[in-house]
Amino acid sequence: MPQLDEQLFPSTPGKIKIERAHHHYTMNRAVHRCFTSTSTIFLWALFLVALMASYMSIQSFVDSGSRYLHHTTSRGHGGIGGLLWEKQIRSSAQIRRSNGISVLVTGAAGFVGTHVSLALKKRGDGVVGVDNFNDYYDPSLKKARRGLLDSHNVFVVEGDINDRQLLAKLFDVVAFTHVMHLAAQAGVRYAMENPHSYVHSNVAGLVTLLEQCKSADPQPAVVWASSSSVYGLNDKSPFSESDRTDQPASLYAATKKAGEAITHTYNHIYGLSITGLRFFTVYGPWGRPDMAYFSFTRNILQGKPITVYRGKNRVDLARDFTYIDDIVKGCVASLDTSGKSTGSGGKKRGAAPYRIFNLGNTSPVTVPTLVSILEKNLKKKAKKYVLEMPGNGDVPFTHANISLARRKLGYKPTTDLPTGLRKFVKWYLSYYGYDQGKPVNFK
Ligand SMILES: O=C(O)[C@H]1O[C@H](OP(=O)(O)OP(=O)(O)OC[C@H]2O[C@@H](n3ccc(=O)[nH]c3=O)[C@H](O)[C@@H]2O)[C@H](O)[C@@H](O)[C@H]1O
Repeated sequence: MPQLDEQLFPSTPGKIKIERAHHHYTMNRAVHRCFTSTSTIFLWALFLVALMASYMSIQSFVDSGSRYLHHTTSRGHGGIGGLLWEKQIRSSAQIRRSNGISVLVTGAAGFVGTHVSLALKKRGDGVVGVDNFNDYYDPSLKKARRGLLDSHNVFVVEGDINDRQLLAKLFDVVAFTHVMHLAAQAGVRYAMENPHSYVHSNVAGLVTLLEQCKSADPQPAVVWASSSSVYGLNDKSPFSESDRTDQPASLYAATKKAGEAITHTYNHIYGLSITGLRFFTVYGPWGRPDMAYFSFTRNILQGKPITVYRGKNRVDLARDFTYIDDIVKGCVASLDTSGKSTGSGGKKRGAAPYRIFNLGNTSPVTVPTLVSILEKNLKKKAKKYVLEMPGNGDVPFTHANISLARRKLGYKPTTDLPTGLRKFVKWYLSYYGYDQGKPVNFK
């Protein structure tokens, strides 16, 4: 399949300049030889028009910035808004199946964002990504994910969801039917280190995005990532969507809970169709290096110690770890069943769906068991330090009741933790270039 680059760019910028010089030279000679003949005047008028058109397209190329020089399209590099940029957006958003949808995926270079974007693109939907490529964790992994998306003709704009002009421009170019909002400041414990980043992305960024969605005409349906952490100190198990969520244990959880309240107001006032998905500790290939299964793998392979937290009274912590492919199915089913937003021109025209679903695995596994599965896959013992869980936002356990998602979305997770971790470890070893336990090519 031809790459997007081949489809959109005639050649290299250098080559374009040579052609341009050649046009000038040819024209001068031609003017001397033929300008007296009236039939050739007409031909040359046509030629001049073509020349001007080619000059203008070269200008737009220069204005748009060059993907050959820097693989970024941020406004700082002069990329966003040019004709070429618009062409890339349109091509990426093109729907290639009947009844397909066009989706703006925020956080597209993130873990879940990459997988969902690929799944949508593969079945023929239009997908445009946006991601700010921040350095919360190694941005080279985000860039590698973008490489993967690129190779499937998914274009990712480098920009922040707080950038109003950028969002307005994107909706100018494409009438998105859906927004899959996955951009967020993730991580439970990091909220104590950098609280403002949570407010910036999960609250301010969300509002900026919803403002854009509310004014768009037509309004898109919005599906977005909430979190299992909203259950906080809830001790009723398994967690159902109707359980209490007013006792968050971390600022991360509080901002996700705030997101549920904020999206509700946009549904109520402006008629936006909203689906919030409470993800339960998602893991898998191309995952997030800040999460336990990922950092444990890295440390075990490097012979470094890992810290295993334990709850009160020496009770092991447990998580309802959920494999990425199951989460992707839940996300896609949510888009497909979202129902329409009803507003237009910033005004509500009727009631629109407001839904919240748990997307979990329904079988919690303790952290020590997670470690022993990794040890088996890596054929190496971990150096474990067991530590009483510090008061850093963690909750003792999570366990999803998924009956609602099963009923409304047909959601049915099929990957257990040993199977999913086997796939993760396989990916990890090949991505980081391990050869018989030794890293050969750290990226
Ligand atoms: O479901 C969610 O909504 C969240 O899931 C994820 O949070 P968590 O469930 O906390 O996952 P993760 O960090 O992998 O820790 C897993 C376990 O390992 C324990 N843990 C962790 C680190 C460590 O060094 N030691 C340790 O014992 C730790 O105490 C915990 O018991 C996402 O990161 C978050 O963004 C959000 O999406």
